[in-house]
This record gives sequence, C-alpha cells and structure tokens, in this order.
Amino acid sequence: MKYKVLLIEHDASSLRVLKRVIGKSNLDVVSATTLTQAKAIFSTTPPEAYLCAVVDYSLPDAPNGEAIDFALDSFVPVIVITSSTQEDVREHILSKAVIDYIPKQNAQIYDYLSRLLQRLQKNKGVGVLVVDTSRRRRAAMISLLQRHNFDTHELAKPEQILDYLSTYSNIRLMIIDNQLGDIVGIDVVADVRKHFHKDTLSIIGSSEQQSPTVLANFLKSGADDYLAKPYCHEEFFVRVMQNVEYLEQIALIRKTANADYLTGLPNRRHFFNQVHEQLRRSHTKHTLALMDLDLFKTINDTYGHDHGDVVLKEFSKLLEKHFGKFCISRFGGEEFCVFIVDMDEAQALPLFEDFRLAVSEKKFTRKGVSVNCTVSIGVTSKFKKKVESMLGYADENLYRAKDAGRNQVISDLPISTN
Ligand SMILES: Nc1nc2c(ncn2[C@@H]2O[C@H](COP(=O)(O)OP(=O)(O)OP(=O)(O)O)[C@@H](O)[C@H]2O)c(=O)[nH]1
Repeated sequence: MKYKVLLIEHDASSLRVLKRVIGKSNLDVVSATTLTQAKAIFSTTPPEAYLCAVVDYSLPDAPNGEAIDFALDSFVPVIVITSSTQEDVREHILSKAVIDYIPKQNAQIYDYLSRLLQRLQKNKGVGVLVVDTSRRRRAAMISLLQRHNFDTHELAKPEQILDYLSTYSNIRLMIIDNQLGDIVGIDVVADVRKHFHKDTLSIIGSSEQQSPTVLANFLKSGADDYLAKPYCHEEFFVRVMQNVEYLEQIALIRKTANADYLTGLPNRRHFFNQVHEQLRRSHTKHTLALMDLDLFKTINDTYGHDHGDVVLKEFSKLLEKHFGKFCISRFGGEEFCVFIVDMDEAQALPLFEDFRLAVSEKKFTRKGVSVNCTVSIGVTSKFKKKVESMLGYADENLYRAKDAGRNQVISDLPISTN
C-alpha cells in the first residue's frame, strides 16, 4: 500500500522541494498551503491513509503551530519544519507529541526528512516489546514508540516473555526494566538470550537505579544497550533507532551472503544450512533433485550471455513458483537443486514432471526475442548417513537424463512418466 503524506507548507520554493523529497520516498504527496485548505482536503480521506503530516510551524492562518494540533487531533503523526531559530518555538514544538522537529537550516534537512520518512514506513512492520511493572512508565514509552509508527507490545510481568516473543515474531526490540517485582530484569535478559540471538532481537535494559553496575550487568547478561531513567525523548529515539537499524544491517548482510547474486535464490551453503535445519525436525522420507538446463551453452552462444542471464532469472522465478515452500538453490552455472522434506520420490515425481513441462512450454524473452529451453532432472530419495550423499545419487540420475536425450525426469524408480 502506498501511503499519503499531508504536506502543509506556505513557502512556494520549499513546497516544491519537499514535494520532490516526499515523492522520492515512494509516498503520495497531498499538499496544502494553508491550514484551511489542509482541513478541506483532509476531510475527504481517512487518517489511516496517511503515513504522517509534514507541517510548517508558521502558516498565514496558523502562525503559532495550530496546524500541528490539527494533524495530531486527526490522529496523524507529525513532523514539524520551521525556519524559526527561537528556543521558545523549539520548546513549544517539542511540548507536543510530534515525531520530530526539523529546522530549515540547510539542504541536509531534506536528506534527513527522506531518511525519516523511509524509517516511518519500515517501522510499521517492526514490533517493540516494553516490559515494565509500572503502567505509567509503559504508557510513556509506548506513546513515544507509536509516534514513530512502531508496532507496540507491552507486558507488566516477565513470566510470559518467552511465549510472547515466540508468538509475535516481528518483535525486533525489547526494552526491559530491571525492577520487575521479585524478579530482576538482568536475569530475565540472560534467560531470553538462551532462546533469542542478538542477530534477531535487540534488548535495551533500563533502570531508575543510578548504579554503573546495573548497566554493566545488563550488557554482560546479553543486553545490547542501556537506557537510564529518566531519559529525554531524543536519547530514547536515538537508542531505539540504532538498535533497530543494527538488526536491519545484519539481516541485509545475511541476505547478501546467503543469496546467489544473479537470481536471488539461496546459494549452495545456505541451502545446506536450511536442509540440515529441516532434517533436525524430520527423520522420515526426503527427496532431492538436481536440475540442469539443457544445452545452455548454445543459448549463450546464439543469443548472447545477457539473454542467458534472463533465462536463468526467469527459470529461477518458475522454480520458486513451483517449489518455493521447499528448500531450493542455484548451485552455480545452470545447475539448481531442490530438497523436499517428508515426501518420497514417488510422491514428489509428479511435481518435478509438472515443472519440467512448464519449463519446456515457457518462452524466455529479451528485447522481443524469445527462446525455448528445457531442463533435465535427476531425483533421488536414497540417503546414506549424510544428506550430501543424496547429491551423488541425484547426479547419477541427472547424467542418465542427459544421456537419454535431455528434457526428462529420471529417478531411482522405474516410472511411466520417465
Ligand atoms: N549467461 C550465463 N551463462 C552462464 C552462467 N554461468 C554459467 N554459464 C554458462 O553455462 C554454460 C554451461 O554449458 P555446459 O556445461 O557445456 O552445458 P550445456 O550447454 O547446458 O549442455 P548440457 O548440460 O550437456 O545439456 C556455459 O556456457 C557457461 O558459460 C551465468 O551466470 N550466466
């Protein structure tokens, strides 16, 4: 869903630049130059359609931040921009429940706004759990987090944390107080870390105790950061954002390391990690298939390497469509692999036969030129100690498929479709 941003700005040149910046963030801009105009436009759209409002503090018909109150009263989060450098204006803005305040000082503010808008969109999918026995302290944090569009969760007691984190898998950050009745937050963190790794969950410990050992013990027990109470809003957000962004960076690095550069499919190493993970849970029957595009060199030689790349990418999409719920991989070159858990080759063969047919019927088109391509598939359910042993058996069957004329599925079973 493409969100809207309500932009209320009187200055024409600033309006033009802001529209461009917001539009670049893949958001629809709804703009107004006065509060009156904004009210008229806003009355026709539900507030849920808006990611936020970007509001100039001083407008001709709203000189003292009245437009901020209008947006907040309409349940739209607000980013304020202002050319005023007066301290009392800054304090007035920050006394309201705004997302942020951006002074119109230099061109960097547009870059900052752009990053902020992207964050607000991403935050909608990021869960944050606040664990604190005090309803007032929880409410204060939840209110701050909601301004930044986080998906918020709260718990007054630590006993349910593990179940909670397992149920709500989008929770990326837990902020936990140290005084949890009879239980110490530091001990809870140590326990949570046995189940949730730092790469998937960040933890910020927090306390009203002014003791340096609390901070150190939180960090030694597995917390990533510490927030001393009382805290100022800016510090709270900086710590929250840094921890969330750290996890996103890790996820990005992991994704890059695990994926084949051309097709985006899992690479061989990641494929076997996934397969071993599945085998830990299931010990019944499995099927592995090795696939190799037929006479692919001819496609490269005839139509060029770029067209060959298109074939590989389109083939990968088809593979995902047919086998996306199983483990799949591009092993390299024009060789692919599929591992199906809890299914023997007799059950899996029709799936591979369907796929082989779909590939043979597909047109791989680049710049108006279409080519056909077929695939040979070797399938096995034979397993000797390690799953890697299946590769050898599948490879033998793949060789037989090539030898028998290509464009076919060969397994250890004598079946009619072969
Ligand atoms: N376009 C493109 N070609 C690749 C890529 N990786 C490997 N190839 C090419 O894939 C071709 C594989 O050719 P061969 O191993 O001779 O096999 P084949 O032509 O498919 O013949 P058979 O396997 O016997 O059916 C070679 O020409 C490689 O250069 C890639 O990422 N992109």
